[in-house]
Amino acid sequence: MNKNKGDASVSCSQPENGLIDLFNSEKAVQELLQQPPVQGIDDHLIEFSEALRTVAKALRRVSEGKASAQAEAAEWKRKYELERARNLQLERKGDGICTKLQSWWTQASPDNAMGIIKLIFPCILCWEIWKEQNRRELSSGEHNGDYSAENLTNQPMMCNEARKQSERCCGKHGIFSHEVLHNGEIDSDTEMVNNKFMRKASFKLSWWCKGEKSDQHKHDIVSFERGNITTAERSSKQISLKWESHPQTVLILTKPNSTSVRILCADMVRWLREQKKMEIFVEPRVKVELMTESPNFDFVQTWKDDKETLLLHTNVDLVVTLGGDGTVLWAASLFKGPIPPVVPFSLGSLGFMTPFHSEQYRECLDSILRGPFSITLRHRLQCHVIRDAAKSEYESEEPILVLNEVTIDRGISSFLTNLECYSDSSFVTCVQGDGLILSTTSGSTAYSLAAGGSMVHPQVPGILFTPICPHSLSFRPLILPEHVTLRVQVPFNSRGHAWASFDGKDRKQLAPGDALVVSMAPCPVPTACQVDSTSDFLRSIHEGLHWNLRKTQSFEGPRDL
Ligand SMILES: NC(=O)c1ccc[n+]([C@@H]2O[C@H](COP(=O)([O-])OP(=O)(O)OC[C@H]3O[C@@H](n4cnc5c(N)ncnc54)[C@H](O)[C@@H]3O)[C@@H](O)[C@H]2O)c1
Ligand SMILES: Nc1ncnc2c1ncn2[C@@H]1O[C@H](COP(=O)(O)OP(=O)(O)OP(=O)(O)O)[C@@H](O)[C@H]1O
Repeated sequence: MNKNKGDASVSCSQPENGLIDLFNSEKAVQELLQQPPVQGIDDHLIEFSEALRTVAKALRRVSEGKASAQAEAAEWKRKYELERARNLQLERKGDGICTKLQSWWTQASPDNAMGIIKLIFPCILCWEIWKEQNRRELSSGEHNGDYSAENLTNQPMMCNEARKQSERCCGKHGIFSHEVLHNGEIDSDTEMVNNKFMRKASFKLSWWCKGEKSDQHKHDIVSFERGNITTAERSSKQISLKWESHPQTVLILTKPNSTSVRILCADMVRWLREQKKMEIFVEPRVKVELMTESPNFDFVQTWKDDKETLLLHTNVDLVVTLGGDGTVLWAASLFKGPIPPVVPFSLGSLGFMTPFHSEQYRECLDSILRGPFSITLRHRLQCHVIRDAAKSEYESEEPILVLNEVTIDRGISSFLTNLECYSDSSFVTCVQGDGLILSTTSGSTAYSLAAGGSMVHPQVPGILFTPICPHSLSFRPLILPEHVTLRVQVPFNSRGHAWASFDGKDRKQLAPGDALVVSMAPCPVPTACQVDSTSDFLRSIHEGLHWNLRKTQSFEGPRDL
């Protein structure tokens, strides 16, 4: 505690400046009082010096009283800034902060420091908001032709968009509303940035239940009016998306190395341009393919480097995927924050997340562009790899978002994996076997299913905890609530390394002492439904897996009387 106070007085900025000012004012008053008295002092001067003495005393008391609270605030702020800097660097908006704050918050109690900070938190929050508002006001005066990401945040459309995204990601706190846009660091002369933010179509979401449509745009989960607790039937409600203005920009993502996909893509691009007058974005590889086919495709837009994809969500109204489930995973991986509605066309072998048939793409897109249409909000998991967790709690690598699952396994090692698992601060279990799958409900029909996990409707909020070949007879898979933060740690006494892979890609080695921290990401992937999310899910398990397919028993034979 004392150590914190010491650190804070040296290192922190704003609250400490206030404190320094306070000490300086007191010093000035003391110096004034110590000056030799001037001859012929009159009563006014005596009165004045008395008043100054009282002020000095008051200042001292205030500064002493505030010092301890401010040291606590400074320590909190130091952690906050660390997390914030990390998130800025990761070009991600407030998700990590929300999660970290949430976990610190839940650990607070009146007898620990976080309990005290909980009291000071609203003040700091107000201060941050005030600081941010001031910064915006200062920079919003004139536009000097500088289209840096920072200046773009001052444009009204952009601010609205940022605010909306912030509300979606961080709830009503909204303190990180500008950050995704700042983080983009897009070249100021990028043409894509110039014409961005003015075109994005707005839409409304509504929830309906048991086939009855309603215009319910707000979604309260728990109500406790007059002491009666009731819950909305959250999981049984279908979400519907209704455009409020015309969607104008579509991003088409395609599976590579497929002739049928290439032909379909060219045809769809032509139709969307000629019949629907849409702006079209494709990946750089696809733009080259289209231009090779015909120079008439020069209207198709693309991007130069990966950094620009960070701002795609601010411009694109709709994402179309042409491929299998892997292409939907690919589409989700391009968006580190909010993602526009995805319309997945099936051109693969299975297709759990691809309900639309490519042969009828015109009718499908026509109805989607008109709206309203049903969507499935597919939750994602955000995964932080923390190196030697015991040493550097706040320094982790860039978070990775997965739509299906993160797998921690033994990789090429022939030793049993040994993984300690915690849910928030509770010990869950120690996995000894080939590994562990932490899956979303969308991923429940993929690797987790193959490892013995249950199939779960994608709209059910939860995290599947599925072991891979556990070396114990009683290790059954679990489904945990969506609000937990899971921590999988490779113990220091582990015989080998573990390997984490994300939606089947990007393998990362976890050494003894390293940890993987997994929680629900704030920005889900909204995928358009062919019918509705339940019909589509049941169709996919019937057609994709032939789930519970069995010849019906005949009527003939023995029966109950
Ligand atoms: N033993 C297994 O079943 C196993 C092993 C490794 C990876 N996978 C899965 O493959 C996924 C990566 O897919 P990919 O297409 O990039 O690789 P891929 O090309 O190797 O295809 C893997 C298969 O998994 C299917 N699949 C993907 N997501 C699915 C989902 N949500 N529900 C049902 N099936 C799904 C795909 O349709 C494909 O047939 C991983 O996320 C993992 O879930 C499964
Ligand atoms: N636009 C893309 N750029 C790079 N890789 C992609 C892209 N789209 C898909 N992929 C990758 O290509 C692989 C195969 O994609 P996908 O699953 O869509 O096709 P498929 O294997 O033919 O379909 P299915 O899995 O249904 O059999 C996946 O690993 C996916 O990550």
